[in-house]
Amino acid sequence: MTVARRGLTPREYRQEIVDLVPRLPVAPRPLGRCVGLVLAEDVVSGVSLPPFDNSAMDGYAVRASDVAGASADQPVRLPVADDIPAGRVDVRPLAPGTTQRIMTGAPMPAGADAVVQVEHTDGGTDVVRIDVSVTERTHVRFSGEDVAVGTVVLRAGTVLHAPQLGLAAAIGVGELPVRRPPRVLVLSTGSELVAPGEPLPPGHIYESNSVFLAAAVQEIGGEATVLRFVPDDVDAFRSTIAAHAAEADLLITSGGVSAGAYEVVKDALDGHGVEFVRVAVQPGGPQGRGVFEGLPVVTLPGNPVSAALSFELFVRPALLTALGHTGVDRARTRAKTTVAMSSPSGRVQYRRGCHDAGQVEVVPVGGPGSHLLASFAASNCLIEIPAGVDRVEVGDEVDLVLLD
Ligand SMILES: Nc1nc2c(c(=O)[nH]1)N[C@H]1C(S)=C(S)[C@@H](COP(=O)(O)OP(=O)(O)OC[C@H]3O[C@@H](n4cnc5c(N)ncnc54)[C@H](O)[C@@H]3O)O[C@H]1N2
Ligand code: MOO
Repeated sequence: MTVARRGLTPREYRQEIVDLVPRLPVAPRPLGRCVGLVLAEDVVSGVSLPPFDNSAMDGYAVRASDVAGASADQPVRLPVADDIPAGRVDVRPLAPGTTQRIMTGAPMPAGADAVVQVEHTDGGTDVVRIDVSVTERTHVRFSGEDVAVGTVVLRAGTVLHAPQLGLAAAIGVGELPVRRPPRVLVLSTGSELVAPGEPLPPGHIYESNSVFLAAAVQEIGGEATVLRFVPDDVDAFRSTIAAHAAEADLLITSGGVSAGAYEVVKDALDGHGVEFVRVAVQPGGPQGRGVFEGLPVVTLPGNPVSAALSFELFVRPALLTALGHTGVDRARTRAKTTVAMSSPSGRVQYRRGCHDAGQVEVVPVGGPGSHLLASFAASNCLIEIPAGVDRVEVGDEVDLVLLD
């Protein structure tokens, strides 16, 4: 059995997990499947936006000088020489003293320098009465005023959300180079576990870690495959992993890593590429990580809040880094606690809390116990009590990690 090393700090352990998960390969991906992913290369526009001068309004293309001085009392009448719907390509030049009816997005005729909105006319189709004067450029959208051809429109490292994907489509790009989503296997262990929705025999509990972990993986852009959880049986555990290892980038297990007699994860992986350690954090002390038969593995403790916090502190930054994100840290702030709290000396403790933006106080939710899942679900921040602090009093300022 591997001898446990000295307790790692959470920061040291986080770096180990970041180093464990390889950067994902870059490949072109259809826009619709890029949501939330990170652009791997700069995107240069091959077109101008707008691609040609066009009308911003339904109305009449004019020379501004032809409608100078027009008003409701002294309208100007112009012959309507043509109709220009959007998409028309054979637009004729605008002869002086005439107008052409034009639709929003339709190309401006050569010689026209402004558009009169249809609301300021009688809508005529042979001759139109124009009730306003306009200055040059009124209601015209000029080629290249949004994007000039040849410019970088999206920088490598940009997280692709709806606006960036819409822009890519607007410049005619159908695929973007991104690091593909990590494929993460999630495996819970424990003979006491029962799937939600099934009857609950005495002495059993509903399995929740895999649901949490898969959702957390998906929330940051990963693809999670939940393996049917296995009882405390080393052979069943190993064969379950072996059957899926080739199709994954990372395996996350929960449970079976502490000091009990039936620690299936530890028994199966210890000495086979995975090392088990204590991290000076609470919850989340017993941890393991390594590479088992070519597959990076992170073994989280089974208590639901321990597993959740371990994901938050260690796995989330690693997966985000693998995806190419640079800002992987949660926003932090400080606030005064409304409740006194004690903390084990020598360990960073994370309590759960509620904090509203702009408020000076944080309200701790529930106690420190790593089984208090409802308190975790009711919180929106973690209260970080440093390793050297064993008590904070009401009104003391504490560090917060903001979870949303
Ligand atoms: N003698 C010691 N006992 C324990 C120690 C220790 O250092 N010495 N550490 C404690 C700490 S801290 C933690 S955290 C847990 C970690 O234990 P395991 O990773 O071995 O997890 P299990 O024993 O399998 O389960 C712990 C707890 O969580 C429940 N659980 C497990 N998996 C799930 C799941 N998928 N869904 C919902 N609930 C789950 C399980 O029923 C247990 O109640 O060890 C302490 N003990
Ligand atoms: O580390 Mo355990 O996670 O304190 O409950």
